[in-house]
Amino acid sequence: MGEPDPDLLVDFEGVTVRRGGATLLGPLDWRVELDERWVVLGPNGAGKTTMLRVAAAELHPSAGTAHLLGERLGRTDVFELRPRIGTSSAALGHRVPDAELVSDLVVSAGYAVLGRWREDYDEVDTSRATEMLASLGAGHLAGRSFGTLSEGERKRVLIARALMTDPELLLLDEPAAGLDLGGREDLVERLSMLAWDADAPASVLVTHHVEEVPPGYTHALLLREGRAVTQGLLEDVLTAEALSATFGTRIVLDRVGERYFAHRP
Ligand SMILES: Nc1ncnc2c1ncn2[C@@H]1O[C@H](COP(=O)(O)OP(=O)(O)OP(=O)(O)O)[C@@H](O)[C@H]1O
Repeated sequence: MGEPDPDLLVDFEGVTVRRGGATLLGPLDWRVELDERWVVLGPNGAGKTTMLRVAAAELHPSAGTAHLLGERLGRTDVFELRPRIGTSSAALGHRVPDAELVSDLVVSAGYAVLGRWREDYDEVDTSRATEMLASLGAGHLAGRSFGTLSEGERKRVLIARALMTDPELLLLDEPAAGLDLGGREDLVERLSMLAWDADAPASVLVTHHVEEVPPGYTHALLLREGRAVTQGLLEDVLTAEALSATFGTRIVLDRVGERYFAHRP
């Protein structure tokens, strides 16, 4: 076997996850390359979070092979792999103590712990944390405690935290869930700016809603019952037919500029 392709960040071949006799995911073939921004769409229970957990090196496939950043899951030290992958999810947010200072939460990401446990962070860490918060429009929140933030503010802070370690891959699980309309639009705009940024990592964003697809995202994977209904370039894949098949109901898809809106006929 030759050297792994450095541009191939995720390489799933026949990835399958089984629990107690049920197949939650797969078999799934999926590849993410450098500079790609993927959205993963599918109904409740389709296996999206399961798939993201494999991509985060948190879960090993029951069958098939998963390579992440050139390393094969099961044959590599996941503790070395995980800091290279930025993740943001509601589950992570729930584990943050209310009293945690936003700036500490972000700066501590480099040490892969929740909460500030080391008194002396390098100045470079602190200024990077400030920069990451500012890039998500959350610079003014640095001095607040996490428990006082709105849902939308929390999401932006957690994404800033995920970017802190300069990850090669960014995984976002339903980043806009629970946000009001203004909060959602604000987040979609921020994620879109990140998507257009050539220095930003490859990203995978899981959602139920096409309205949450940020402009600048390049690829889509539509999941149903653990299997890919279709995947590829966003423009080719995101169609009314594919969405109808994925969600099991007739869907009409409207496109306004680079935004998508779905509804029943
Ligand atoms: N440990 C487990 N044992 C058995 N079934 C599980 C387990 N974990 C998840 N499941 C089931 O696997 C399926 C896929 O779950 P997953 O969370 O990946 O879906 P999802 O697409 O992220 O759903 P949602 O949109 O509702 O978050 C669901 O039917 C879920 O009930």
